[in-house]
Amino acid sequence: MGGIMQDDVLLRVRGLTKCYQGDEKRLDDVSLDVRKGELVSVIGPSGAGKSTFLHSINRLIEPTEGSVVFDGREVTELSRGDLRACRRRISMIFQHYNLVHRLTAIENVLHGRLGYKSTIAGALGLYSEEEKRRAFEALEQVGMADFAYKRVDRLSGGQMQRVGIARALVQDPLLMLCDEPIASLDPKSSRTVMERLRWAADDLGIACVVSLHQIDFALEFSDRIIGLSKGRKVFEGAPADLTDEAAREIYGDIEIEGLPSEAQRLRAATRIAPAPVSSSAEVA
Ligand SMILES: Nc1ncnc2c1ncn2[C@@H]1O[C@H](COP(=O)(O)OP(=O)(O)OP(=O)(O)O)[C@@H](O)[C@H]1O
Repeated sequence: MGGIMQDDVLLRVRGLTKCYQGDEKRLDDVSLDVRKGELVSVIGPSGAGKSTFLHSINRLIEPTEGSVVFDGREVTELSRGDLRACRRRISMIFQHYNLVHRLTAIENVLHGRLGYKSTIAGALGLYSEEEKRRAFEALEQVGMADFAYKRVDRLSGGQMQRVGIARALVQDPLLMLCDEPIASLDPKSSRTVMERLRWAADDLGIACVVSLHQIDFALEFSDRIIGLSKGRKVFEGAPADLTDEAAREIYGDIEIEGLPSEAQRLRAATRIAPAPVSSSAEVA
């Protein structure tokens, strides 16, 4: 892969547009720059195009038009092989975790290394000692080391999502695309997950693009927020810039939880770094 682009922009999206089977534009001319270590939230009502946007960045959905330059390379023009190599450095976190339920936490985390292995080594589950050490370290980093050998179907949603983050981390990503990572979680688990993403951005320098329904978490944890409405970007700014008027432009008349109050805006503007999590048997 090429080096980091000038001015530290890791991801440069221009005019990204998606029409599903000739239908109307569900993503319409969206542009965004993301720097190393930045956490950018994507907010908007249901159907606004948040998932379409995230998935178009690494071509899980093929965009109809537009440009995505990641780490100096035009993603939309990559061949299959080059796209596979590129996706190693872009990990994904999903709302429903996408873990293999009958496997342990550590086995799921090791799956994050599959993009680096031959198909046969991956199929046989052949991982080096270094990969196993790294997987364990990643579980420690999300406070889940005590659960390394537990089947993930015995874990709570918050714990599963932390395993999902550990799996994303062992990919050694430059960018993490997080599609509604806390939509299925209670507020306490949501906070733990958002704190880990914030930590990954701050301490590991990983850029994170996170779609969220919970505007209060977006305000608290983001460096920048973009608001989508009917596929178009109608807001981009710091959390402190998300006025009631801007929120109305994004959400229309929809009643949403956690609309920014003056106090929240202030809190977002003076964000305090999260404390490290412990690996204790917390149920979050
Ligand atoms: N495979 C598809 N074929 C046709 N239309 C689709 C497809 N996937 C999504 N859409 C449409 O594109 C629009 C944007 O959907 P998308 O899932 O990106 O929105 P979203 O903001 O992520 O919504 P939510 O918050 O509910 O997940 C919606 O109108 C949706 O119905």
